[in-house]
Amino acid sequence: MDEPGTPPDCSMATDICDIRQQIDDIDNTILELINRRLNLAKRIGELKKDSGNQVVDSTRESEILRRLTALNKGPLNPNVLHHIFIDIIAAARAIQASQRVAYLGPEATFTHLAATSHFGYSVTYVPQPSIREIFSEVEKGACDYGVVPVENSVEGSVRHTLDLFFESELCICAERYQPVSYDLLAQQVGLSAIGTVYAHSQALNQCRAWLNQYLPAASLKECSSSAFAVQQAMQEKAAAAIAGGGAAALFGLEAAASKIEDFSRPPTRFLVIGKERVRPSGKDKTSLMFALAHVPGALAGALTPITDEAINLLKIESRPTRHESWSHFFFIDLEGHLEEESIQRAIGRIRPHTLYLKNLGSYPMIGQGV
Ligand SMILES: O=C(O)C(=O)C[C@]1(C(=O)O)C=C[C@@H](O)C=C1
Repeated sequence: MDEPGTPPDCSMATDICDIRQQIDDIDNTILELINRRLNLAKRIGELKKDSGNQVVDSTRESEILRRLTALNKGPLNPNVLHHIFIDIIAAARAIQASQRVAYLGPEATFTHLAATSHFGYSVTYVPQPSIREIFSEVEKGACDYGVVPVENSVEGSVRHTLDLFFESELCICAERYQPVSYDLLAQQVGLSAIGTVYAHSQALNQCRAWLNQYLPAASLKECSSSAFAVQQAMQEKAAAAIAGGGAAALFGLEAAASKIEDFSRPPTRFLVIGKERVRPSGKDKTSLMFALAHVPGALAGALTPITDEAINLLKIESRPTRHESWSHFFFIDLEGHLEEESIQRAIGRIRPHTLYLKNLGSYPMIGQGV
């Protein structure tokens, strides 16, 4: 690495040398600006501490990301923009206070990737063996936030998440859509050097055609988890591991190939759960759960106020309850924030049609791409 102030190696064409000098100047400015930004965030952190406010402000974060995404004219890819700024914001949060995030482990799961793409790399991640334990870690204050799968998870057990909201006082603070795609991780990028591929059976099954085509001679080793597969690839030079797209950065490995799955699948939705309610961001979602009596028209009655208030019903899902006298829970997502009057009026009118109703939280609505 060049010493600070050392000009770049100028043994090559003067054009390249010239451009590298400009890149160095820009990098110096970026570094200075990041540190200026961090010092400002530090001051906000002190003010928040004095006033007893929480460090993470998801609403402010989504405002920043939305504003920059709209401002970006390229060639910076919107996903890359998101990652860069999530990491800058994460560094700011880390300066303000240390944060602990529980997620469904082990490492290298899609939940882990969803957690890192939401919180960046400057928090302490605490893997948990079950979704119930994620809820309890956050409830007892051992972790500040939890990240749980809620829809289409490739790692199963998603149904538990919705059931656990019934027992828990935690709320939804944010949502995150994580692409379900696989990368081949290795210590170096050349495919020709790879003799063994370690992977969880699910990952192996989803990448068979690619492996047959590009690594027909490699020996395929099934592992109990992607985390174990990654560990093997970290230890063996001629080995690779299959893990969720973007995992390379977590383990200091290279992505020797990306998007190696045979069929693309819709992104999986994850929720960030915590204790504090989130203020409006201007484009929000509100999630409710309720149980209905077994009488004709109960569901229609509960949904009519939503239509009357011209609220966009984004999703409705039902699950059998374990409560004897109730048959189903309904989970609905509405466009809008609980602080909006139309949402409050609708909830006020839905409640009398239900046996039980709980507001799971309002949080910034995000696109499925980033
Ligand atoms: O604006 C704030 O409240 C900050 O603390 C700064 C900042 C940021 O880096 O932009 C950091 C953490 C919060 O979650 C939101 C934003």
